[in-house]
Amino acid sequence: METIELNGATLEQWGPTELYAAMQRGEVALIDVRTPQEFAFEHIKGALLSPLSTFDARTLPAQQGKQLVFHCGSGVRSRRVAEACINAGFDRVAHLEGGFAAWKQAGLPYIAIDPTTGGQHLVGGQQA
Ligand SMILES: O=S(=O)([O-])[S-]
Repeated sequence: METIELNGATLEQWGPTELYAAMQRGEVALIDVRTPQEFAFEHIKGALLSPLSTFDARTLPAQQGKQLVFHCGSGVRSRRVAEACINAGFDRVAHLEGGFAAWKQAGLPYIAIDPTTGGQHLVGGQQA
């Protein structure tokens, strides 16, 4: 994990494999900041939705027991959300570097909609 010091706070840039391992251990709450449409089409199992367009750092749960980790499509929006959290007074924030694209590239599992049935199914997961 790469860390960046930003305005006196620490921004952690997690890789997909370390994020997946931490999720398996129940150590993180993953927050997807993409749009509801993107989330509905495909998302990481267990991720919570909080789109950038309506994001408010004050509504987040306290990071007690679980590290909050933000993600988006490729890391741009989640970085903006992380910076908003730092501006709101968080001293440590984490996001998935490379976003969902990096997650898929790593072959990690995610939930997708089957366009022929509208049902959800698990994709990937060679490393699961
Ligand atoms: O999802 S993105 O904001 O990185 S394009």
